[in-house]
Amino acid sequence: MKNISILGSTGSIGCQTLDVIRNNRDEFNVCALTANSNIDILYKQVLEFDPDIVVVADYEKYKEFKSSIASYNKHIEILHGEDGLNCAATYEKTDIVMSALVGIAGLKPTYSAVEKGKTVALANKETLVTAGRIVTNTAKEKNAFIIPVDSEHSAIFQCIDRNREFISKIILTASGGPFRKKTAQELKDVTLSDALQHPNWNMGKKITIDSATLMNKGLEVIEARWLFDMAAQNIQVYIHPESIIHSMVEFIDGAVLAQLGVPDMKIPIQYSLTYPERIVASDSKLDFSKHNSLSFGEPDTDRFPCLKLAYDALLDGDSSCIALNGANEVAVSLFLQGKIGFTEIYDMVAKVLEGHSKININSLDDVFQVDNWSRNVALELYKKR
Ligand SMILES: NC(=O)C1=CN([C@@H]2O[C@H](COP(=O)(O)OP(=O)(O)OC[C@H]3O[C@@H](n4cnc5c(N)ncnc54)[C@H](OP(=O)(O)O)[C@@H]3O)[C@@H](O)[C@H]2O)C=CC1
Ligand SMILES: CC(=O)[C@@H](O)[C@H](O)COP(=O)(O)O
Ligand SMILES: [Mn+2]
Repeated sequence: MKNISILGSTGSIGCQTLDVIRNNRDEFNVCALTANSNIDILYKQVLEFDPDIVVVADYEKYKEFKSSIASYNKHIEILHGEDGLNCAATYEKTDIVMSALVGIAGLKPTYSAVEKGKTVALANKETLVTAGRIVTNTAKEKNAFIIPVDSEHSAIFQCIDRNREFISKIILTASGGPFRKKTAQELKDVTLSDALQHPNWNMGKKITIDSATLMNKGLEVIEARWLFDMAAQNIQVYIHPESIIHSMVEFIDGAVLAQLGVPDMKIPIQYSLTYPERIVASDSKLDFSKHNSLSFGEPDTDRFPCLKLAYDALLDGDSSCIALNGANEVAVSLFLQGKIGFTEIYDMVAKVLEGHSKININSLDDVFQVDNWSRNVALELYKKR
């Protein structure tokens, strides 16, 4: 029986992790759940999975939750804020921490889990985008094991299990998002509801918008750099609209391994929890009779310049990756609130990066210094527009 803490249990990855656990109750026990403000979903999860620790990050929602659960007759530790998240991430009993918060909010608790030497199933890509060097070095030092959950990185992880030293190239596949066929002019007029219609995956709002701008693929290039210790020039992106091949690895002898499957995050989530073993999953089987062609194309960075911004930031250094991420989080949030247009997401991130002066990144304090700077500049740009 493995004990699982889920950071972000009320989100898309969090809920699907609980689906996997629900289907395999004799394999997994839930020992900690965390949410930000979605306490109705959290309440139902607590009744069903009976964890030892529950965290509501938002203080007002925490107070509400605490009083609503008062009549529950089992002992649960109910915590809030950053300290609460760190507690769930480092809980003694936990075997695997599922890191499924969205954005840089995931960094501190994920880092705490790594520092404690935990096995971390990592969905929160922003952790590696903003602090990849620090987190992977600490993981080595503390013997923590990071298992990728992001579908592309899980695919690569599955392909390279025993062949790491022979890799020549990583090929990340990208669906191209809902606007793959739109012209640059048409992209100026797309709406929020259009952008939220991902062709293949049902995900949280932030990553869905990132997929539409192709920033998601840019963040994934940076994530791959740290997970697999690969230089940017050896990480390639191909548009693969079917999202059946989740990514590929080319080896020095020219052999290419790919991992395929239906686009269902429960597959990489389950693998991250059962690794190195596999267990049966009854749904989500690929029916080849329904897929008579798989296609590939080069990404168009003129229409989708966020991908190039991310490659440039990676080449530029750690500080630029943090600035890219902070500005993107602000821009996506403004777009989700209907305050800026779709193509303004790129404009804002590009302008923040133009004004960025690099600093050396040696600690999480340095990471948050650049993150704060980037967010403030992005918000100033919004106010002045
Ligand atoms: N969804 C997917 O299929 C995939 C997601 N990922 C990555 O996984 C991560 C999670 O994505 P996804 O599940 O889609 O995101 P969601 O927005 O669906 O869920 C985010 C979770 O984080 C919680 N949360 C948000 N902000 C805070 C905060 N400030 N403090 C504490 N908790 C917070 C939310 O709580 P509440 O609900 O209470 O607000 C929720 O539980 C992202 O990094 C994403 O890029 C990677 C591959 C696929
Ligand atoms: C499911 C997953 O891992 C997402 O990151 C997904 O890959 C997004 O699709 P895009 O390929 O459109 O970015
Ligand atoms: Mn992905």
